[in-house]
Amino acid sequence: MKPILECQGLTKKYGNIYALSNLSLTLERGQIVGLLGLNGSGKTTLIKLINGLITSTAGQVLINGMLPGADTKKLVSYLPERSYLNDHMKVEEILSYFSDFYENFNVVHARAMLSDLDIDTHARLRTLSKGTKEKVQLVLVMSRDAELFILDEPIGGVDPAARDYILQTILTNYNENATILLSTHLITDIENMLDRVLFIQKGQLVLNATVDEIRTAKRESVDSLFREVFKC
Ligand SMILES: Nc1ncnc2c1ncn2[C@@H]1O[C@H](COP(=O)(O)OP(=O)(O)OP(=O)(O)O)[C@@H](O)[C@H]1O
Repeated sequence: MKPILECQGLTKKYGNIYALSNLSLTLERGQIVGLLGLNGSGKTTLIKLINGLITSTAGQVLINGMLPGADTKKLVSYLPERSYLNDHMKVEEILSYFSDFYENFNVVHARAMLSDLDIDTHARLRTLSKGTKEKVQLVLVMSRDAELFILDEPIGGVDPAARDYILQTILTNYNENATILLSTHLITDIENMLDRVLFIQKGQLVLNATVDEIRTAKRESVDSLFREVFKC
């Protein structure tokens, strides 16, 4: 079986700025991977390249051995940095839309999670708070039976009380053979659920290690290692 994600010599330039520079990476199936780095380090650029939303200056991305395109869209469930949902739609309407659009969307799972989170599915998106909208989006994305989940800052606007529920929900609902790649600044909140972390600095991968390796070899948490590596 091919790795779910391979980045080979990936480079992206915006004008004279290297947002990513010769980044190579292979991710196997069945792990939760944290993509960590300071503001402007290239996390969203990498995520957009994986989703085929921008094209690379050099190098390539392969998802299950395929270039990003119509076939890989079925395998990847993506939570973007900013909402793409129509604010005028009711949550109910969005559920139907997802059911029609994605063969692998599990509406029963989605409804159960929305109910646990006390979200009224008859509400229009624009009437919901920012954090509640984020929860809706995350529920939709995690309810697809995908092979690669890419979550760009999934819990940034969510209150701390709901974060644990959401992270737990992700853990209990996702298929064990799938891989989750998530970018976040909330390292302490998520580090217990991560199998692996990637540190990205100025467009380059400076660390690719399992959380166990960090804890045993360096005898520290991911959060304290991050603060050490990225000290201003
Ligand atoms: N559309 C664009 N045009 C020009 N420069 C861009 C564009 N998008 C990103 N950049 C630049 O590329 C670099 C990487 O940005 P990117 O958004 O990937 O970082 P990030 O790690 O996701 O940051 P954050 O944590 O703040 O979201 C930054 O220097 C940024 O200014």
